[in-house]
Amino acid sequence: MSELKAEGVRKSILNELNNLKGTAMEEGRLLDETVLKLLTDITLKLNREVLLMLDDHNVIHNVALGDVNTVAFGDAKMETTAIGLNRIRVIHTHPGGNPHLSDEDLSAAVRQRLQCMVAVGVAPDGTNRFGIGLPMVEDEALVYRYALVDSLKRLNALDVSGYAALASRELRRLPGAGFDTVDTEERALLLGVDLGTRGIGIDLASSMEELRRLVETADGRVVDVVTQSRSQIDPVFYLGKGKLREIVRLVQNADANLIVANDELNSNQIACIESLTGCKTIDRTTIILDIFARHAKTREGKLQVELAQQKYRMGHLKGLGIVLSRTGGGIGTRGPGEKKLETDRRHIRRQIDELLSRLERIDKSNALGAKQRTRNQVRTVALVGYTNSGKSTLFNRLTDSDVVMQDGLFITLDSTMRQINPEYGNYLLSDTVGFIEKLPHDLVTAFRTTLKEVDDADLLLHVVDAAGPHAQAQMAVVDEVLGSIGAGHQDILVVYNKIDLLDEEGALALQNRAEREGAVCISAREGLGIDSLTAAISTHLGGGTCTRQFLIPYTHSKALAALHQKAEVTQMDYVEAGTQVTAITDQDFPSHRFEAYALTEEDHGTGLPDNS
Ligand SMILES: Nc1nc2c(ncn2[C@@H]2O[C@H](COP(=O)(O)OP(=O)(O)OP(=O)(O)O)[C@@H](O)[C@H]2O)c(=O)[nH]1
Ligand SMILES: [Mg+2]
Repeated sequence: MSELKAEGVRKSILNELNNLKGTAMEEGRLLDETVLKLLTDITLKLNREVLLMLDDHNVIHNVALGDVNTVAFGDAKMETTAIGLNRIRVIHTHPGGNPHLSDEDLSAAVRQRLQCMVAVGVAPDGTNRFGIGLPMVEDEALVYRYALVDSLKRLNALDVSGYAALASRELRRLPGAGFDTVDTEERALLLGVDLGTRGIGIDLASSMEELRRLVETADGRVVDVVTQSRSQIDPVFYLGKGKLREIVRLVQNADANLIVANDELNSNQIACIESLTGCKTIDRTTIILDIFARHAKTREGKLQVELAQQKYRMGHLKGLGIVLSRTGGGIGTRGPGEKKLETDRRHIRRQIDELLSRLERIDKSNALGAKQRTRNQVRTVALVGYTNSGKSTLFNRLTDSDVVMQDGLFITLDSTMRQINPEYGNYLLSDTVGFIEKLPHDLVTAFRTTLKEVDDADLLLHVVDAAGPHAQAQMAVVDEVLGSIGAGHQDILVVYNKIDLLDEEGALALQNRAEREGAVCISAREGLGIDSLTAAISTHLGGGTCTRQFLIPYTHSKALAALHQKAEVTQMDYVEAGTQVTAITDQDFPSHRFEAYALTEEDHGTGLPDNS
């Protein structure tokens, strides 16, 4: 760091400024009162701009006199990066009191990819107002939007790190920007915290193993796993700061380019970990969203993922917008940029609303289908279960279809509903998204249609990977998610799958247990136990009989006779078109044989058979 020298400036003033170098602002503030007072005094005395360069921990690295264009940025001690923002913040004064950032100020900020650019207006009476430019990525370009702030307290309340982290991440995602394009392989270091209270019984080791599988499903490679026992998650660094130092070394040794935390991180934690390790940092939710985004196939599925992603972004802007919208107080403070800061959130909210209304339109057309089904009294069965438990494999076996099954997590996202193979029964089966521990809540609610089918189903088949080491804990997670979406009130049949992987002893023990619990054991892949499963499904569905109406033309007397045999006829009315029959049917009733005669509610009284 070179000493500050300036012609015609008193030595004592230069000393005061030089002494600032290497000092940090009070309690990690962007600007503290002592330094503000010093800057104000010197600006008034010299009638010149004074400029400070800080790092992202608000340690002052350099001091200069003159405007932003004549001052050289950059310092050996201040890290600059090839992509994303540099970890540099600039604060400078404007003699005369004007707090607006000039075009020169803003273009210097873009050039230097600053975390923020602050202008301190120093009025002749020594009072201050502030303008702050914060980074944002718009139309694939870095821009700075500014807000005017009328008190130091409000300036310090701004979450500069949060904005910088968001902009950095978006810069890196730009085509040709870095991580994802230049360095295609993602080498991930996983971080986890053991709080000792995982509640539903998934221990940290398994939870980390699952995170590993998530990363692999997203095509990343795991190079190392670091965990720490703590009483709580560190609000700033996630793990302890000491542990993170160790991680800096690990990142270098293992040449990792991605850090993945097992719990959800806020924007501040992401900024802190990224700035300490120099490594792109994401959390479990982001990985899950990424996998969901890749696997969603239908228009609806894609919309739902996008919705969840927008909500996630919105959550990470929380706090920022609220503070910023308060800064525009009165005439003269409403700069064009300041409006933009508020609209950033509004923009996301509008996108969310747009997505919601598009989903609603799709929902309505789906609802029509559902209504059709209830009118026809077709029973529905939904497959639920932990991800990778074998739901799609079973679905394909029971429906003779070819829904993608694959070893990986969240292979099925969009629910599929099919008629069951008639030899197995007469009902519709739907395959649904798998559940997982810490499934982001927004994603759960986002997959409304899938879950609606779960909710509407007459019976849920809870498919369990009985050969996996965590069957019990996974079952608990599924029960919990079902409870949280308000489903699970209906009949549930537990299906222990993958018994082909168990040894004889294990299979026998499971069989005994299943008998006690009224569950069934199968191998969906090998086709074992399918008959007892279908029998159990019929028994469960048979729990409820239903009353239906038929209209049988007078010329179809055989059909009327057959109906008397297969169902309990409770009433017969002779109308012009034929005999109108009310009958109670049970699970063995061959609906398909009487489909042509079935009356729907709306048909009542019209005398017309359904499907005619
Ligand atoms: N050994 C064995 N493997 C099975 C069996 N059933 C499914 N699998 C395998 O388990 C993996 C996951 O099966 P899927 O049917 O895709 O599981 P899923 O529950 O639909 O998974 P998601 O859609 O990701 O929630 C695949 O590799 C299947 O081949 C089984 O009975 N035995
Ligand atoms: Mg599946």
